[in-house]
Amino acid sequence: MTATWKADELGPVKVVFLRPMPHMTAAVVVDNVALGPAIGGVRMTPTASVAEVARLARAMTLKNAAAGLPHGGGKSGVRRAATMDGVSRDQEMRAFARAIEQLTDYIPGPDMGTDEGCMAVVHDEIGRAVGLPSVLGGIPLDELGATGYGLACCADALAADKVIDLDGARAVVQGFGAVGSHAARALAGRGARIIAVSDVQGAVYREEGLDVEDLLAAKKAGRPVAGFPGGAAVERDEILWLECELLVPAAGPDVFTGENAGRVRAKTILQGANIPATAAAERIFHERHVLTVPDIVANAGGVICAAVEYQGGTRAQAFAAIEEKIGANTAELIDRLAASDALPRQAATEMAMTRIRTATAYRRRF
Ligand SMILES: NC(=O)c1ccc[n+]([C@@H]2O[C@H](COP(=O)([O-])OP(=O)(O)OC[C@H]3O[C@@H](n4cnc5c(N)ncnc54)[C@H](O)[C@@H]3O)[C@@H](O)[C@H]2O)c1
Repeated sequence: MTATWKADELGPVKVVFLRPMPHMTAAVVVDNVALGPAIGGVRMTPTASVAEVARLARAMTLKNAAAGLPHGGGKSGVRRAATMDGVSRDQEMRAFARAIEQLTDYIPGPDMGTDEGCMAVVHDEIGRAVGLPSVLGGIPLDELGATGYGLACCADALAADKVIDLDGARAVVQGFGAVGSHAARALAGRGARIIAVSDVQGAVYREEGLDVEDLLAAKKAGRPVAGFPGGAAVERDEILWLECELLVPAAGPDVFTGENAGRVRAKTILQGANIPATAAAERIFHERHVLTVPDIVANAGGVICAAVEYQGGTRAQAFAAIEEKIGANTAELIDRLAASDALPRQAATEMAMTRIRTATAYRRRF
């Protein structure tokens, strides 16, 4: 792997290159550990570069700090040539686990190319990993909808601050997967009207509000949302420009850009996906008084769940922590925005940086 990354005030504190097996190379970036051991996923792709791993590790530093967790950020990237004859994925993960055994300030989790089964063998080898199967104390965050629930807690905090009124609020959800479907259910449970949802194939719209439980049943049966009989099928991306109180992008990155952000007619955007809007789009939203709650605050439900799992906590404790932390962080963000003209992402990043700097002052330095 070629190495190009920049170090700054935060880190990285460690960049480690490993060759766990002859056909596998790995890079582990422990970005910052001021708040506690770094949590971050193991990405197994043919193209993972150190620069990408370092950027993702930094994103985890900020996300964990913004979430209010006692954890820093890290990430690893594993590249492997086609699996060697006679070597199983299980053996590869065990070899990777052994290679990171001494990196005790790094707690691996699942990411692209790895899953709970991979984390189970890592945990078996070195006693450290999150995102485990439930039989080993794991909390199945996608099945339970931890991130979608967190988005609804974010909306609750905005409602408590009188920024929005959830009763009858029109909500549009882009992406009806683990995050979007659970966000829709939780928002509907709080009185919002889910007027449109999309998946990769299309979208469905109903001004009076869609029946989310029926939509979930259709999804479970493998049917695309556009075929849902309880609403009208519309062009997939048209729902992004609907007038609504809440817009939840929960599909992929860079949906909103400098070119299209002016078309958004939502009052508030809760970022379910990671970086669903470019910096230019976020600036346009700010200028147009569209409140955007950035990913590092709004979609932290999953990582909060993982941190509770690491502590040996239960599902109920994980959901209580999501409610408490996302509620408090959203309220703090609103206060910070009221006190300055900063963009929401700047304010959220500053919130994370303040926590990291405060923790750093307590750490031993040589
Ligand atoms: N799962 C989590 O806890 C979590 C936490 C934080 C961030 N995220 C991010 O949120 C996003 C969604 O994650 P997920 O776990 O729900 O994934 P998922 O694969 O379960 O669901 C993605 C959904 O988006 C739809 N989709 C894809 N492209 C689309 C498009 N162009 N327009 C409309 N719909 C589209 C898919 O059909 C699917 O319904 C991802 O970017 C992920 O990185 C997930």
